[in-house]
Amino acid sequence: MSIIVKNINKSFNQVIAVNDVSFEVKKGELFGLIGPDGAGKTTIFRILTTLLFADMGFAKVAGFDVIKDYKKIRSNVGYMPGRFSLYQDLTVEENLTFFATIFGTTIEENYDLIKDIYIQIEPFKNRRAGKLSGGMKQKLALSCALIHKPKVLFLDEPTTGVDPVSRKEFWEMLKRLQQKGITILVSTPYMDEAALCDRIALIQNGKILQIDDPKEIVKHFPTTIYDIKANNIYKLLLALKEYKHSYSVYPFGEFVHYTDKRDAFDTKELFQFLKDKGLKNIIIQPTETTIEDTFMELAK
Ligand SMILES: Nc1ncnc2c1ncn2[C@@H]1O[C@H](COP(=O)(O)OP(=O)(O)OP(=O)(O)O)[C@@H](O)[C@H]1O
Repeated sequence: MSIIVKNINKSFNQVIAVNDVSFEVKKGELFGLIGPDGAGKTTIFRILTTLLFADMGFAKVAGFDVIKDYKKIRSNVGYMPGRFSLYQDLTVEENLTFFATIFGTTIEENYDLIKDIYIQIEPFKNRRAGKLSGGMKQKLALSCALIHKPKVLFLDEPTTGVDPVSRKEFWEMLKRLQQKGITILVSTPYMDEAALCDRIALIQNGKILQIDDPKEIVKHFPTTIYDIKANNIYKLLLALKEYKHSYSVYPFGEFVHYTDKRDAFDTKELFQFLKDKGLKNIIIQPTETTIEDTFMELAK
């Protein structure tokens, strides 16, 4: 195992940030911590990268104990915090040289590992980091986190505030790093990114709700979800919540996602109910379960 987390707890005054969290990440695995803001993701990262002590529990990274062997962990892991750790007044090249130097290495020595990523920002190597776009900052921060060839890479919300094209490229880069044997723990609030991980832990209010392969997580959803649409989405939401058989109702893109309390559910009856409420252009159709649906169900 590359990462072992056992019954970790951490509170800040009255706030329980991490509540009895346990999980394991295999060597070379791409593991995602998926949850909304404030779920406790950053606190877990800070404990695993030895920047914060847990109140209780035990954790090991790359075979080292986060308390006893903290120095070894620091040289064996790469950490890309949510707010990029770049020096805004240093250029792209100076930032990378700085990170290489503090780890006692050089850009040349480990260039192979970062080449794919760094090549895209190399044309701007004399530009100050503060003047880079979000996507470029992200690539530089990742290069800096990789420059000492870490065994385990921690990426805290690496795609927040990054455009969709850069987000896609970023995940492709992670897959390539994984093929090089690096274990990756990544957090994201974007449910669509969860599907790109080997396994995920859904987390809310400091507690893990479920851990599994993303495909398995959606398979366990207990019932069929319906996409519902009508001419007035607000009225539709109110009407569905009022419907006596409704189990869950929440907006989902251009649709409302609806599940019914009954096993056998007659859509015609619901259609009539919505029509009687004055709604028009009503569409009711079964849809595929997403990780977001599963999260909503588990978080209920
Ligand atoms: N140093 C701190 N002092 C007080 N409370 C804190 C501290 N760090 C985190 N918290 C609280 O702990 C909870 C978990 O925060 P954490 O940053 O770990 O969540 P997160 O899932 O990373 O979300 P975000 O993306 O918003 O950072 C939140 O309620 C947060 O306000």
